[in-house]
Amino acid sequence: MTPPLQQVLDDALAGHRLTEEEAVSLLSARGRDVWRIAAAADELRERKVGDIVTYVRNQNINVTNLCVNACGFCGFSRKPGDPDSFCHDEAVVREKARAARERGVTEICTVSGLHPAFDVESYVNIYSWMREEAPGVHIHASNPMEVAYAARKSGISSREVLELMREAGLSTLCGTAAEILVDDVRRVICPDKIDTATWIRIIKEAHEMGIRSTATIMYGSCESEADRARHLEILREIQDETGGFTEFVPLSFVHPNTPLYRAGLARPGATGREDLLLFAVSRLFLDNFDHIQASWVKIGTKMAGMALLAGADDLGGTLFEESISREAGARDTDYLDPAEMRRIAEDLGRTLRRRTTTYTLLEG
Ligand SMILES: C[S@@+](CC[C@H](N)C(=O)[O-])C[C@H]1O[C@@H](n2cnc3c(N)ncnc32)[C@H](O)[C@@H]1O
Ligand SMILES: Nc1c(NC[C@H](O)[C@H](O)[C@H](O)CO)[nH]c(=O)[nH]c1=O
Ligand SMILES: N[C@@H](Cc1ccc(O)cc1)C(=O)O
Ligand code: SF4
Repeated sequence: MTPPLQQVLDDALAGHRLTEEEAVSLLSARGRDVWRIAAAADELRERKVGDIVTYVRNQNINVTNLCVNACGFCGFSRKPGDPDSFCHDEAVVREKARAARERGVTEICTVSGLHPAFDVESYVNIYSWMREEAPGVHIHASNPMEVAYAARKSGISSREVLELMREAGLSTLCGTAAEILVDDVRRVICPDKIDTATWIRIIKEAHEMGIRSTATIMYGSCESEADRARHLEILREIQDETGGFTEFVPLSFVHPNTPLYRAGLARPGATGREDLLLFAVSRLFLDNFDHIQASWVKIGTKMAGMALLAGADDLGGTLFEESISREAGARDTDYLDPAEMRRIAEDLGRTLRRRTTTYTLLEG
């Protein structure tokens, strides 16, 4: 039996860990309780990170949309022969990395489809080209799915893949491909993807090698509140063990152009209530994470501002180029001007500061 709401919130604010059962209860809240939960999360955010809202000046580069998988929530991937399939060659990757450096980014974020011809050498080449053209720019790339794919294609271990990627220039790993870390849900939304245990194994391997990562959840398709709570529990346990997560990045399901939604197997994305509660309960539950990102690409700038009032403290990156959310049906996904980010932060009474990928604050 879950204690009354105010008791749960008071306990969380007093430093007691929320149980998974309590997280389910909070994620299911309706009416004014939603604001009570958001207010408690906002108070905890203020205690933990103060009134600074951060962002990173980064360049997103999707090298290819060709993919051997067919995740139901993905509008981005293409198959060989599709008229709009692409795979940038060395010259284009180098040119994009040069442009990123000239823009003064501190990070290049690169994730792509699982190209049929890619092996570990492909990823090594991509990161080497980027490092050569943008020396000193942090490369935030790949994820457990891509690492597992490269390992299988090259017949080596995931640990060896991570080592080769790091030698080539990878600095931190994306915590994507987590989706929902419940295999019954994965069998519906991403049946070709690595299972929960494999995602956990590879993210821990990275952390144990000193390669930090983000953590994500892709919510709002067909999972339950209990699945969301289970996902948060898994991330909290990994963080207890490794301390390797730099931030938590909730990714709200962008539904319009996705196979799952078109087949009637997914809801039309999370509601605003669900978005707000996901951020707030994440802040209350993930007591060993400092940063929670409101990804403007997924939820839009207005909802991102509201998420900053419900536990979030970061607005993600400038990106300059984005395809994954756009192909799924989101609009205006390429770039968010820091001036607009500043307007959002100051409208809330907060201060905008630029950060590095690993959350060192920067001047200017
Ligand atoms: C597009 S994939 C690229 C990397 C790699 N192919 C993979 O799937 O792990 C990166 C992440 O984008 C997110 N994503 C893809 N489609 C999305 C959608 N329609 N809505 C929200 N997030 C999405 C998923 O969390 C996925 O792990
Ligand atoms: N590349 C995309 C991201 N990246 C997440 C952040 O922008 C940043 O890379 C991370 O916080 C590390 O500093 N987020 C999206 O929603 N969409 C992208 O394409
Ligand atoms: N590439 C992911 C977003 C992302 C990238 C890197 C991260 O560390 C976290 C999230 C998407 O488009 O949805
Ligand atoms: S989410 Fe990633 S693995 Fe899945 S289909 Fe899209 S690009 Fe491929």
